[in-house]
Amino acid sequence: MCDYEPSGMPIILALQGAFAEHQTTLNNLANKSCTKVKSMPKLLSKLVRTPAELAECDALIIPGGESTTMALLARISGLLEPLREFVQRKPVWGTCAGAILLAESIEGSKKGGQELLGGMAVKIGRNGFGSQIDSFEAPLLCSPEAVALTKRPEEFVGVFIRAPVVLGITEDPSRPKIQVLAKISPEALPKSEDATDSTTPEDDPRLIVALRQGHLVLTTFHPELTKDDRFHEYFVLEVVMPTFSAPPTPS
Ligand SMILES: NC(=O)CC[C@H](N)C(=O)O
Repeated sequence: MCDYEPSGMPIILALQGAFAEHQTTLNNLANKSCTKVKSMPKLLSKLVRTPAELAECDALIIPGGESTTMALLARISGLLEPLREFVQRKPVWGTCAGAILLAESIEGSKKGGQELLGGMAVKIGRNGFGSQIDSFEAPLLCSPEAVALTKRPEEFVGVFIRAPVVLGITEDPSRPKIQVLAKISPEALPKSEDATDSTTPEDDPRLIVALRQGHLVLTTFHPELTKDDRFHEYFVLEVVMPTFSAPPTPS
């Protein structure tokens, strides 16, 4: 029996970037033998480009691409304010450029600044690992608390393309706690030229590549460009579904 009655569906912001790859991964996930996911095929494969389409959905994936362009297109399509409102209430997962948009503050924005959606108490640096030619793949260390991410024996290889980097996290007891979902190893970090000490402290925020704050998730890499769908499964099963099964809050 389906324990999930969606009024709409998680959909993928399709203004720019790698939205088609997210859609393919979600559709493949729906066809897998996971009963919980299978029981909600309505969940999958819708793209959103207008405020009316956004109003119909219960969760959203913001893909990687180019965050300045995406914000500009969102403004032009009348989606910027509806999106800002959406992220306050509903599950949203931002990948790469999408992660930049979910940050509350950023470094390295283009001249003239950059509009953000905000929502997550993090500071992000754009192109934190360098330019396009510095794109790389690296194995991730997934947090044991994120069961859906760790139950597979093979390591998850993250694809980083002009990836943003987490520069800081603001802990605020009045807001949902930030949960680190995955890190990279210190060797993957770019070395600064004036660094005298080459060791990276374990709590360096730049090692964090996936995190969750309540109903919001960000990954600085591109899980939709690998065959491994565990981050999609994590988002659907552990972030989106619980928001529907939760008892309504008394008014
Ligand atoms: N692959 C990506 O999504 C890159 C993001 C890009 N560096 C930006 O600022 O938007």
